[in-house]
Amino acid sequence: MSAVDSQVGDVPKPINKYMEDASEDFLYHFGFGIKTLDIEATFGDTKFICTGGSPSRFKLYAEWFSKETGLPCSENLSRSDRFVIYKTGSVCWINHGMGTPSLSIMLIESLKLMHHAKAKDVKFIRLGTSGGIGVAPGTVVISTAAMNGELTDKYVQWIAGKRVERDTYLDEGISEDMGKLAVELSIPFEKGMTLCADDFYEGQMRLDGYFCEYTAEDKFAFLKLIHEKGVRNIEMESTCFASMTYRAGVKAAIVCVALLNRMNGDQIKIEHEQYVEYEQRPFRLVTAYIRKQLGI
Ligand SMILES: O=P(O)(O)O[C@@H]1C[C@H](O)[C@@H](CO)O1
Ligand SMILES: O=c1cc[nH]c(=O)[nH]1
Repeated sequence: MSAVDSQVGDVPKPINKYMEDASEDFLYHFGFGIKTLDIEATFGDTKFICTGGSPSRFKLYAEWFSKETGLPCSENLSRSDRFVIYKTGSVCWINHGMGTPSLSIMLIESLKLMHHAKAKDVKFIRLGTSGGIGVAPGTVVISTAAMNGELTDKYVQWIAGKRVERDTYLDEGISEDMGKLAVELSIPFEKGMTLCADDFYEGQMRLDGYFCEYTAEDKFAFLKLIHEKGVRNIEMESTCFASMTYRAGVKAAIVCVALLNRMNGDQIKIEHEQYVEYEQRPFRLVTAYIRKQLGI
């Protein structure tokens, strides 16, 4: 898998020269490596990596996908307690934890996994939850772009004591296809930018955290500002996801259900049944997309 294979555009080739010659590569947070698992036999046919934070949600998604398609669902293929990995045919379901530090580990190891597996044209999709900005609870937001806490479309890393900005990009073709499918499936959706916050409370200007040094007026002014810039939801992973996948030359999309409209409050209080129904919406959309793409 490389930038050239997946034809995203003019993406720098990411291969790490030190990785190429390594006789062993242990994917520490997955708990296996090239010497302990036949990675090509297990993952070589992968076409989609679906990801999101929670391990139990991703087990459930894998089981639902298996039930819907009739494809067998693997056992948890991860040998570490950090992440779970389920496989249903050519679709992997891997959780990424909360926030960009955790996601970046999962993405790096998934990209290395796909590299060792010699998988071709793999698409990465993040299916998640978020706080809606001016959208009704239950709306699925199909991200058109990701924005960081400084309100620019970059993913910021600190390397060797220096601030490094990375470009972000999400595939327009996937989001267009998903939009059409959402209409067909009558799933309420909006397209818009996604703000990637570094935490759930102050970073998202909640008034219900332990700390709060701003006013309710400051909060609403901020939400209004980002809404005017085109932001329709806030979560905690999009810039890293949109940047690392772009750098690696793989196509990617982010589809998150809004659990609440942040214009109306901060607390998330949803009945269990309603929560499950909301969780199903990005799953139904992504499943329909994958089935169409794979012809299954
Ligand atoms: O895994 P999801 O998409 O539900 O993650 C969102 C963003 C944060 O990681 C988490 C905060 O509750 O929800
Ligand atoms: O408000 C929300 C809901 C889910 N995830 C977030 O990061 N924020």
